[in-house]
Amino acid sequence: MPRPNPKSLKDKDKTSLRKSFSALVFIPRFFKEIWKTNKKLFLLSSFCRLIGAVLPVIILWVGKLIIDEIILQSKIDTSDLTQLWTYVGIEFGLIVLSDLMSRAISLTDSLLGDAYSIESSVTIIKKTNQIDISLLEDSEFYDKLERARMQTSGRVGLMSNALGEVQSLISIATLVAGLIYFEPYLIILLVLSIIPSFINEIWFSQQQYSLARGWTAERRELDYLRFIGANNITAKEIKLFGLTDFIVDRFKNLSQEYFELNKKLTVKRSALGFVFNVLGTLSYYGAYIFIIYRVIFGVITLGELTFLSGSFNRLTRNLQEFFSKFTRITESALYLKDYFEFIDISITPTHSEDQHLPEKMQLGFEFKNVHFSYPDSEHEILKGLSFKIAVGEKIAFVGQNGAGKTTLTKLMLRFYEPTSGEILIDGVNINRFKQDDYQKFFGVIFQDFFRYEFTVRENIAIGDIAQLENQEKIENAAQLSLANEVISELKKGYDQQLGKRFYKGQELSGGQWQKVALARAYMKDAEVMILDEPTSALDAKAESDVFKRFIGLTQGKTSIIISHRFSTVRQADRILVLEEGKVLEIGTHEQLMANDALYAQLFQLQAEGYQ
Ligand SMILES: Nc1ncnc2c1ncn2[C@@H]1O[C@H](COP(=O)(O)OP(=O)(O)OP(=O)(O)O)[C@@H](O)[C@H]1O
Repeated sequence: MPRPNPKSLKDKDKTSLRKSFSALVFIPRFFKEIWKTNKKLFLLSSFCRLIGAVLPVIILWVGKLIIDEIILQSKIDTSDLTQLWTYVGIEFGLIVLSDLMSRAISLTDSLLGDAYSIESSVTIIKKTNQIDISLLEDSEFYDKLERARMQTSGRVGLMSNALGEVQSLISIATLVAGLIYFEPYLIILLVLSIIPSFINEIWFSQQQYSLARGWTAERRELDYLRFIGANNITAKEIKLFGLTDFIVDRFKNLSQEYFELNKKLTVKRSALGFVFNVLGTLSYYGAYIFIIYRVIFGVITLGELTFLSGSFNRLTRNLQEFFSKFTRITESALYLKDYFEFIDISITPTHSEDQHLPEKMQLGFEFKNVHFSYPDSEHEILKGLSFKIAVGEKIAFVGQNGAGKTTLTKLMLRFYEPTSGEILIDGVNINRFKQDDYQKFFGVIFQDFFRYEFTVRENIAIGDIAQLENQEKIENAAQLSLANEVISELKKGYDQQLGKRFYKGQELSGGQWQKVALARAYMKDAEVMILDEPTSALDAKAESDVFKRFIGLTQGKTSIIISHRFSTVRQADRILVLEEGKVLEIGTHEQLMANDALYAQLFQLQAEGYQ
């Protein structure tokens, strides 16, 4: 896989400063989303920040009053300390309040952050479901999804930083007002000292984002290696083939490259950051000396000295914090851009979906000169297929591995669109039916069905999740697919957790899983059933039982069966033989046997194998 080297950072993935700033336009939308997540918490957090923002200058001012009062009282004989102790009491109260506010801010931030993180994860899951399968298989798109998903926690940090930034700004404004009132020149010194450190931060954050972005695909590969190197699904093969070193080396080599590049940047960022911070400290001492002279010459009081030096010190810190937070915000805003770009992906249908699916099909399916290549592939998988499937017909697709059988069903399900040609239901192009209803028309079990590590009940109800509480329906489906035999042997029956990932989960054999998955197809009363190698892992007797039931139970239903077992295939009403993306022959078992072409040969071959 080609991957960026240090130099390539200067090329395609380089993110300009302008780009960093332009990503900030997403911040208001981001806050709108947070506001929608939990209005009360948001208001509470903002209120605490507002109080927290004005407290520093008030505390400094009270500090000044205390010192001036001490000096005053030390100069007069009959000292009355009531005023002094009142100030001290006020200062104490303010400090307690300040502590309370900062704790309230951390609390509301963490609660709000968690709530928003849940909301945005749900948004990503829902959006992923709305997106075409063909797009999900596109690696560039996958990178975008990865960046959107990866930054969930980053977005929480962004929220705190951005809210904190508003707080800092108010704080800075109040402190600056104090400085301007007493010594306006100090402001110039302050601003000058902070600029180099700001530019440094912005420049490096943009470099680091470029690096991370340029490495999205590699990070996905690293995640993948981490996954295959350490999980129970791959453990058998990894041990058996002794793959640990191979995977570890590959992981190390790849991560080492990233580590080195990142290290270089981070070291430079810290070193320069240190130099520029020294400038900040120098300016503080410059200001301090200036103020000391002003006290010595009697221009300002000792209390004012404490106030000014305290304000200046705090301002330097606040400004440094403000700028470093700002760079972190621009950095995270770039990821925010990825997130919004992802959730904004247009899902408007490319065709006018103006037709409702028929309650009952009248004419069935028709394939008219269907050609198909997978996106970004030159290779044509289906080469001008034309055939019909009558209503209530059971048709089997047969052909060698890679002939295009599964692809054909994916086109019927509208996961992909034919490159040319048409697929019709009752004479209407399937693209014109409403997408939301369309897939409900089908009951489908794929050969690579997913083994959900949920309970048996949930695994079956997945076929029609609205029926999760309908035990009768679930048990009925299990009976039809022969899964009931498997379930009766499980300790917790339908409540048994499957798989080994979770506590007290029970692993099933391949055939047992297949029976459970097959029950999903019986969960809904679909108009069309598609079974893609649903019995490949079953023993011969179970397979024959399953099919007899299937044929008996789906009388009058249109079904498509893909199987390599001819004992199953021959039970279909008609058989379509695919070869290299073309219909080689189509007809009943008897017709195809009489035809004496590929079907007859393959049938014979398998029959001999069974002798
Ligand atoms: N998502 C995909 N992207 C690109 N090519 C694909 C994709 N899925 C399948 N193919 C290719 O399409 C061809 C047909 O695959 P398909 O799964 O339809 O074959 P099949 O007849 O069902 O095979 P099998 O009997 O092995 O299940 C294969 O050459 C395969 O490499």
